[in-house]
Amino acid sequence: MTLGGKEVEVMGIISPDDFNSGRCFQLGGGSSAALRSSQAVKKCFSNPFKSVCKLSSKENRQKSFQNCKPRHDPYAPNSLVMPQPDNNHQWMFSKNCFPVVDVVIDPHLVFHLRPHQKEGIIFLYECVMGMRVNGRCGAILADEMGLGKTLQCISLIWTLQCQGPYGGKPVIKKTLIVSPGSLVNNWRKEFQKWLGIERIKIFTVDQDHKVEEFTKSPFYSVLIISYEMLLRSLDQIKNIKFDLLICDEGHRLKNSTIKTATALISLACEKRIILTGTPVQNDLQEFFALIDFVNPGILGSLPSYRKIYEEPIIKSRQPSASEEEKELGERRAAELTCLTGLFVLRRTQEVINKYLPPKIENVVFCRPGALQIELYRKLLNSQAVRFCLQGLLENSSHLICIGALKKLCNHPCLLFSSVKEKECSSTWDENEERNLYEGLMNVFPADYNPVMFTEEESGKLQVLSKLLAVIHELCPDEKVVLVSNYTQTLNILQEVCKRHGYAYKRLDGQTQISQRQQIVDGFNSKYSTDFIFLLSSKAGGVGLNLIGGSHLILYDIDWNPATDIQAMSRVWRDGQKHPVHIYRLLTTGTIEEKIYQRQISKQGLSGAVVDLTKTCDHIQFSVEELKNLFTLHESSHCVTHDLLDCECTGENHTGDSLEKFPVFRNCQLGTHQQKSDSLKPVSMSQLKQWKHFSGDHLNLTDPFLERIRENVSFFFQNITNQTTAI
Ligand SMILES: Nc1ncnc2c1ncn2[C@@H]1O[C@H](COP(=O)(O)OP(=O)(O)OP(=O)(O)O)[C@@H](O)[C@H]1O
Ligand SMILES: [Mg+2]
Repeated sequence: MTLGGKEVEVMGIISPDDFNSGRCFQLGGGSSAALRSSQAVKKCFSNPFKSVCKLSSKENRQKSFQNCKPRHDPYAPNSLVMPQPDNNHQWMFSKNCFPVVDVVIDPHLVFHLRPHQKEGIIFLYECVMGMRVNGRCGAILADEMGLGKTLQCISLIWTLQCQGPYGGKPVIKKTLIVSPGSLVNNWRKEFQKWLGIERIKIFTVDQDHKVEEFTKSPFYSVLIISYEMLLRSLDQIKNIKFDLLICDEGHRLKNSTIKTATALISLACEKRIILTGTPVQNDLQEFFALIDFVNPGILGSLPSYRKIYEEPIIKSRQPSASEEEKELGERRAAELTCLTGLFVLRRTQEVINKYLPPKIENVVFCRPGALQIELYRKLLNSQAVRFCLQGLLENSSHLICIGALKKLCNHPCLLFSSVKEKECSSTWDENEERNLYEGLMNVFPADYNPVMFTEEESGKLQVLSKLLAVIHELCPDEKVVLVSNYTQTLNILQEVCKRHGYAYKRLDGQTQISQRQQIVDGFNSKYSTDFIFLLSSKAGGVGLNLIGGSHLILYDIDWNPATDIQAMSRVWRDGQKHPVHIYRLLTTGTIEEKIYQRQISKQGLSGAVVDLTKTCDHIQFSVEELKNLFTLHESSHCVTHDLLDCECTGENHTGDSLEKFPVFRNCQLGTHQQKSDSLKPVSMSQLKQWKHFSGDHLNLTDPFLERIRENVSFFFQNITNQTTAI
């Protein structure tokens, strides 16, 4: 027959099952298992005698085979032996018909490995060896933050560099690791931590150490470079033959059109690993980009992927979907999961919890100071806010109002400085900020000087100051990580440190990348005299290890829960010796509570793709929502608690026994293959199960909370891993 001008011949009938699952569209037209064998057929015919004949005599062969012994004893107790390749694999990859030799992980490493890390290494080994999907050597390790993805990769590199299944010959010579700039030195440190400096020579690229040096020297086998440097040195990098490519925090490759992604795609290396702590299945388009990066072409072209998987899956999730559409979408999602599940691995933090000390998480609602309340009222009565609520202002003007309220919550002096700055600027007259700030100066005392700010002027700062004092007093050898997302706020916090004589380190967006690791090491060192680490989590918290600190204070709240979760994961991770205390400070009744509510509500959760790239600008607000945002609740102890519908009065509430509601997670690939993800912010229903205390509650057993209670209207508290005892 003729279809669209093309002559078509029917070759056979596709079974409904094959169509529904989408299998018939895959390479080779078969199931994932068939994909393996269809790939195998791709190998060109070669003379089976050729390789054998190369070995001129029987003697030679025997001699060369005699050396084919495993590097470490596979029968030793606790040895970790990699799976042997099957016949199909041997037929494809065993050059010269070398005998199969056990690949055994260095016992020195195995001694330290956690069970999930052993599994992870086997998984990575099978992937890059092409044993999971024949002819494909890519993998995505998407373990949650802090599970030791670095160590798993280091173990893999060290193993493949010294060993291989065929005659024991090493599989790789050179490895390229690309990571965010702030983590380049962390990689070096981790190599040294686990392998010492003798076993493996690694080269990190920075201002003083250029790629040429690596190219010229035969010693180095691992090159570690930042994404930015990679772009600058791409030409040299392309000339080096790398056998293994690892992209740390590889979530940034989710858009294949960005420069970094195109640069990396252009590298010839076949064995590719993406490391990311972020769930990868939440957005089907991004998922495609990541999958296609590690295993190019495995899902076909983007247009066909969209037709076969994305469209039916998304359609099936819509409320208007018919039964037929639902079924088709589910079948396609299942097939996609099955296919990609072969080389995507994600474990949640639960696997490591038992090795971690207890975590005591507190949400602390701080009473605003008198000046704060007065200024807050004034801002809410401003023309700018009123216009916003009438929908009269331009799109982004509500962001200016929100920004001003957030500053005020942190400290009135920040608002004072902003107003002063604007007043002096030439655009003040036309500026819509004028509508917001008008008359505000009259509320400040006449001689107000922002440099001489006091702690009493801000509810949170007062609580912070007391909290630091009590930690210093009760746990003199413990340290605090203090997080804000604003440089100006960090300046204030830094000033507080100075006033109280607390030694501190600071890392923010302006910190030189080359200095970051040094600062982190200095803080983590047991000899360090620092008490506080001032961190701008947005500017560079990703991937950092700050286990020197066991108290973490989140001074302000971000719209994106991922920012806060990232920060929290810096201290509660492997290697932490002390119980971890986390304090999230919120100003009672203000916009900070609203932002927190958004984080924990359904609405917030559905957008809670744990992705740091999502910013406040992406959020659309209805006029109703803005009304709620721009309301100050002066009489409530805790608006969030009021919303929970909880009967307790904050006296002795030790957690609700209500059964847990299933928490909705925005995973486009469906819920059937997702375990609970601990990187999600807590939900309303979970918060209900936390302990609730009002500030007036008399019997606070927590000595830290006891000390700050005077300035606090309400607490939520949750303890994880209590069994490991404080
Ligand atoms: N088996 C282990 N025993 C002790 N410490 C470990 C072990 N595995 C990892 N660690 C330590 O745990 C910390 C976290 O590891 P790592 O930085 O690799 O986490 P990650 O999975 O990359 O997390 P993120 O997503 O935050 O980057 C590091 O300090 C590392 O040295
Ligand atoms: Mg990492």
